[in-house]
Amino acid sequence: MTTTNTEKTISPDQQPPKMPGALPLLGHMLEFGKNPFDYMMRLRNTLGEIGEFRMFHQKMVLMTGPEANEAFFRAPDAQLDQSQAYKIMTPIFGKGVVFDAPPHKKDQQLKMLMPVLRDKPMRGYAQVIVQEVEEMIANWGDTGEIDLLEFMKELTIYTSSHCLLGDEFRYELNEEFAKIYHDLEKGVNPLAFVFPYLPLPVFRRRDKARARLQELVTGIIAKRAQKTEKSEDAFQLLIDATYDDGSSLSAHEITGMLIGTIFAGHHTTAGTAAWTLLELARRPENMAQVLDELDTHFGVDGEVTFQSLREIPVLESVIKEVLRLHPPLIFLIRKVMQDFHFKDYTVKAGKYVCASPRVSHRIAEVFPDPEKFDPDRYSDARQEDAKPYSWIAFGGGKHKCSGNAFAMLQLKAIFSILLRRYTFELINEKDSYQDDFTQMVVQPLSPCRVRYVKRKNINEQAAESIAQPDGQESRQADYGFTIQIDKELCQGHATCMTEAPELFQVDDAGNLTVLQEQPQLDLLFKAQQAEKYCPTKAIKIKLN
Ligand code: HEM
Repeated sequence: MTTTNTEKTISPDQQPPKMPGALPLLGHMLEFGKNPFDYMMRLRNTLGEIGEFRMFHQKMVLMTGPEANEAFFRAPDAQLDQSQAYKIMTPIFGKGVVFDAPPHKKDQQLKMLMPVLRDKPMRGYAQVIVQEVEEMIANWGDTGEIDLLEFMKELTIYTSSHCLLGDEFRYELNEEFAKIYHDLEKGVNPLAFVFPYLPLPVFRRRDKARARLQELVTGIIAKRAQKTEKSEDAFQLLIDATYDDGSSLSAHEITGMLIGTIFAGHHTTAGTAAWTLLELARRPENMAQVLDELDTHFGVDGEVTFQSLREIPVLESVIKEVLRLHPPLIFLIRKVMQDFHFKDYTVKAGKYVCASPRVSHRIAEVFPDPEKFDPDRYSDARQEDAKPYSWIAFGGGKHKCSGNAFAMLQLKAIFSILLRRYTFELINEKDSYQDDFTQMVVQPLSPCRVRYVKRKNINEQAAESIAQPDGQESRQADYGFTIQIDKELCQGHATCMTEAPELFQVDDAGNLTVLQEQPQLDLLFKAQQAEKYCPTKAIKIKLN
């Protein structure tokens, strides 16, 4: 059971155990900086659910596991202060905005964002996202290659800005805007915890980018002021919003909050989208299940709506499992303002405490076989995430991600379109399956290139490959499995395929055609049916 300040008076002033190996001045900075996840995992394995390390002079206490997470997330702001720890965002969001604002102002500013990230406005977002995805892939053709992360970054900046900021902001976006965002993201660096304004090129580019973005945003605010017709988007909601005392947000605050919202949702969602496709591309079985669900649910041209996106549990579980293994925020930080107690330990005021979604998600007692990608964990029968504060990719408590529903909507809408149009194959699997820990928001290491092929073409290829029994050599389908037809055994398709007449048609010459060209009959399923119904067992399907 969790022991919190309020439940028990702690008598011994026992400090959390410390990690060995701190260097003079640097502390554990070098090890941590090299790979923060490896380091935190090592700390958990060495010291357990609470342990201390040092970044330069700063003492940090890492807390992991459901009980420690609960204590972390439920502590009041006056004791564990989020703002203090996120001061590194001040150069990006602006002075006096969100994490730099006094607590009562910060709470009100965050509250002003809530109406646009929930409920009613969400219903319109699904269409906007679908439209953006369709536009992004309009010129893809039958086949090609993309860098997955770059693609997702571009797509999600369009989807989130279009949904949250409205049409005119979306259509004024250009390459300059993308570059500004890139420089802001690069400016979020662990070094900024200690020296936020060090004259490094990366921080100089960050500050320049922020100033330029404010110019652009302020220009749009001014244009809107001259229009008689009012927009109905987050931008307008912020223009119209008032504090409890009736005063309005300043242009500087609006700019900062818009940056903050887009920023909070952009890189986190892009990384998750890229990881989702990377994981699915490596796992034909999971991909087949997702395709089956999407094809069944949406059909060929089924409309992707807010409601229909709520009814695809297989894809939802896949995204949840991606977020378990690859949470973009691998650690969350609070500054201890008043001594904080957890079980038998006291963390002294002045230190920082961290929770780590990534480490907590890999505790075998909570998620058995934790490295295994297994979306079935969330099934009704298993419910491995049922224990409170075990699955914390979106954080928890008062500061739980306010954009979580919007993020899930975006991800589901994106894949409801992409996966029904194209299949994806990793070009260099080994290189494309790594996290980039050099950024505070962890994403797949770029480049992570994939080859895409229009699904209809894949189906035609399957028909061809199965129709030619002299293809004794194995045929590599672009889908993560191999079809082998043994010429010695094969007695002609006309015999074996009659068992599945609704799926295959054989002409007089023995050539086979796959029926039902609609995408819901996916390649793997067809191939497995062929294997199943071949009486001579000439067809073999091997998952790669
Ligand atoms: C997969 C995508 C996302 C992930 C994994 C994610 C994760 C998180 C986490 C872990 C926190 C808590 C931080 C803490 O406790 O210190 C958080 C907070 C927040 N997120 Fe997200 N987020 C995502 C997408 C979004 C989106 C799309 C938006 C908005 C458009 C958004 C807006 C926010 C805001 C405003 C907060 C601050 C909440 C508060 O302090 O009251 N996030 N997010």
